[in-house]
Amino acid sequence: LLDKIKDAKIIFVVGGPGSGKGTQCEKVVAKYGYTHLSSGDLLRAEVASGSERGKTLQAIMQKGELVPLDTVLDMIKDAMIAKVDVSKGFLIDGYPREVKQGEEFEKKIGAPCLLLYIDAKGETMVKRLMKRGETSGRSDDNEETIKKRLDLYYKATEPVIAFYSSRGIVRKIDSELPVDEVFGHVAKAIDGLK
Ligand SMILES: Nc1ccn([C@@H]2O[C@H](COP(=O)(O)OP(=O)(O)OP(=O)(O)O)[C@@H](O)[C@H]2O)c(=O)n1
Ligand SMILES: Nc1nc2c(ncn2[C@@H]2O[C@H](COP(=O)(O)OP(=O)(O)O)[C@@H](O)[C@H]2O)c(=O)[nH]1
Ligand SMILES: [Mg+2]
Repeated sequence: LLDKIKDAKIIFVVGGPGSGKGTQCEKVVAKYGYTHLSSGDLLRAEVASGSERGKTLQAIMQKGELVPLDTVLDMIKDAMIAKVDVSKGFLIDGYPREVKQGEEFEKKIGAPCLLLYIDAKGETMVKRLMKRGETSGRSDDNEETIKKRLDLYYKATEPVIAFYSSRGIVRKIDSELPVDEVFGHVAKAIDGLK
């Protein structure tokens, strides 16, 4: 099974909270048929299940902190295995959050061929998340947790971009533009893959 995953394209989608990762991933799914795996969505599904593990996760996410690395990675791996027969590619959204997450992913699953770096200003991300919070029902879309998520993004996740830049697979996408223009740049980056 892991051999099969190695034949599929793996794309990391990285950017701050509210930068527009999920929005762009949906459009990639529609155009290219890739499988979208949002690490945050996988974690929220576990929380919704009401399991003991979900309760622990909920407390961590509510604080805007990172959940244990093995938990997220196992969830992503299981989800990839479940889809490997029907997938030409995987969009791994919201992962890696720290360099260590990326290193472990590569050890256990495989190497990404592209990292889409969805870039928006801090101020823009806060504005989008406050707006999303009006309807998302997400307990972490509140002012206090948003600030913590943003701080952690700059501290832990931006180094991920530097780490993969040295490998030449990072495409920086300006996400201040209207959604369809942003997608134009995303599509160009994907079309550039052989
Ligand atoms: N690889 C990951 C992904 C998510 N999380 C946890 O799950 C929360 C929500 O993740 P996600 O939905 O990806 O949140 P953001 O990227 O902050 O926001 P968005 O959903 O808007 O992309 C994070 O704050 C964090 O606690 C984590 O620990 N490790
Ligand atoms: N104006 C504008 N809003 C966007 C854009 N992309 C996403 N949004 C909005 O910003 C919020 C966060 O987007 P989402 O895709 O959930 O971001 P994520 O946190 O990175 O997954 C949502 O309410 C989107 O509707 C964009 O390119 N332009
Ligand atoms: Mg998202």
